[in-house]
Amino acid sequence: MEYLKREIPTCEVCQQPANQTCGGCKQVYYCSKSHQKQGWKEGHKSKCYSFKIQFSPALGKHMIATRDIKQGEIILKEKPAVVGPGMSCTAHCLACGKKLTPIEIEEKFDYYKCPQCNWPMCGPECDKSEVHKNECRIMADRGYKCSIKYENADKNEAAYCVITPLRILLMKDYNPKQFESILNLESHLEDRKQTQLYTLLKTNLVTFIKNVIGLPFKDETILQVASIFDTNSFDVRSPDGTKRCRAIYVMASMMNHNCKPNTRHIFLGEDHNLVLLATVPIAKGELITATYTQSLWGTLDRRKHLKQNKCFDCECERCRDPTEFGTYLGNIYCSMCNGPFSNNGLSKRAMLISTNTLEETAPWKCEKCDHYIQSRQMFWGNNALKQELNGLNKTGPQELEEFIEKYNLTLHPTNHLVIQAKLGLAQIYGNYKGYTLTELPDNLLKRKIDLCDELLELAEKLEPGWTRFRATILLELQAALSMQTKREYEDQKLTKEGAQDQLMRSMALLQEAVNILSIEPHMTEILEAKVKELSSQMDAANSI
Ligand SMILES: C[S@@+](CC[C@H](N)C(=O)[O-])C[C@H]1O[C@@H](n2cnc3c(N)ncnc32)[C@H](O)[C@@H]1O
Repeated sequence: MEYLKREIPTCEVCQQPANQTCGGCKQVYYCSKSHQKQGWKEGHKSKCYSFKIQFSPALGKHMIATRDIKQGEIILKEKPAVVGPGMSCTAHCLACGKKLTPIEIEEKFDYYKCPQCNWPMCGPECDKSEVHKNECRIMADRGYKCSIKYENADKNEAAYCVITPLRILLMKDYNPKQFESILNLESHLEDRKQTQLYTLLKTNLVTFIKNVIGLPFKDETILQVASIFDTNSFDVRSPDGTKRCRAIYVMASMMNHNCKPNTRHIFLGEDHNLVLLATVPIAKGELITATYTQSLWGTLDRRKHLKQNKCFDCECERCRDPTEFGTYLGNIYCSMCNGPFSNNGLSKRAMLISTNTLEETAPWKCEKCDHYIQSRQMFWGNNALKQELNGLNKTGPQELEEFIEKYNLTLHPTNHLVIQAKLGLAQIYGNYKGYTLTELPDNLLKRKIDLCDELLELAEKLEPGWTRFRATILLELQAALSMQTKREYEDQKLTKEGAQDQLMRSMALLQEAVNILSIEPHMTEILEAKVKELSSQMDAANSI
């Protein structure tokens, strides 16, 4: 009888019946501990993942957890398949990704150039590096020399668009397996072909590869490689911000997007190895997701960015909720209910919300009254205020505080533009010249603490768990709270026990930041110094 035919698991090593699963992936069975050890050595090590790749027509390929994954657990470590500059960037070294500093020559500025191909580089060590070797030789052999005329150090140069696609195409000969695995990734070439950028690429990139360098690839393959790079590459930055490049990680690129993701990733070492971590507990069967956009952007901006850059319409839970989990991040106050002439001071202020968040052109309507506006008005208003915010002087807090005050009848306290301003303020107070923690008056110290609390509360709703954002704000909050405790105790506003309690809270925040950031080697020293400083403050409070 069919239903009695249950499959009996068999050992990966000896194919005998087995009842022990691999503790890592829970996907394969072993009959004994010794066979588990043998199987690990014989190759399971490289296949033991806590996820599998599935396909669905709506999501394409995507990652699914094959067992419960703990918060903070490492899900994947992966080497990049290809690293290179983005399709357009300022002068960056082709080998290490460092942003180059111009050298002045007779009142003009220029960069050190590779003697063979004339691309700007850091110096002789980089122009001889392994990553630059193949492309350099082929360009030099064909007599090609880079001829970018640099006018200013911050101008993005479209000429860089040829480098990473060339690196991928050259792999066909020296690493065909890797080439194939990249070519199997999603490209969205048909969608991209319609865009202005790809019309330009057809002229620049295809001509460069076929006519200038003389590589025998079809137009379609060249554009497909560029399109795969656009769809799948990660933005890689060094911790100190001096190096920047883009890289494809074949396995990590299977991760789909969600506007409330459950992972974060970091890049370690000079080789830019990716480490993927769970920010929240992930249950078996759940999608493992990353964000391809900015969590602190409203739905209009996020969906537009995803459509333009990744060619899909996001329909996640957050995008479908016109209040974005009750945060109203992308919303504004209704001008009728809350305008200067309204009589609405006492009740909760009404918001304009989209009548259909998945339809870009849907009108926006007040939650309470009949007032509505067209979506293009929302776009225009949003963009105008965004530009105003971008143009503010951020070396001090004044213009950011004024922006929040000026628009308080339109932009509510958790509107995304107000949140951007608040994030800037939380960093200025306590860190910038004239506003360091010791210099801050009590009212501004309190302002910093309130801002950090607000940002943490918002982050917990939009991108919960152990994110870098959370860790950064926790460190800011902890430093401000410690300073506040010190002052209040010295001014005898706090008892010894009160001070000890507050310092304990500070230590708990610091401990959480340490848990989140302990994977990042460059943070070790900073965190150790902070723990030491707070511990001695606690010792001092205990010994009084
Ligand atoms: C880096 S790839 C991810 C793997 C991809 N799903 C595949 O099949 O190869 C990015 C592409 O995946 C698809 N994708 C990612 N997240 C999605 C989502 N939330 N909804 C629909 N499609 C998504 C989009 O086509 C996007 O351009």
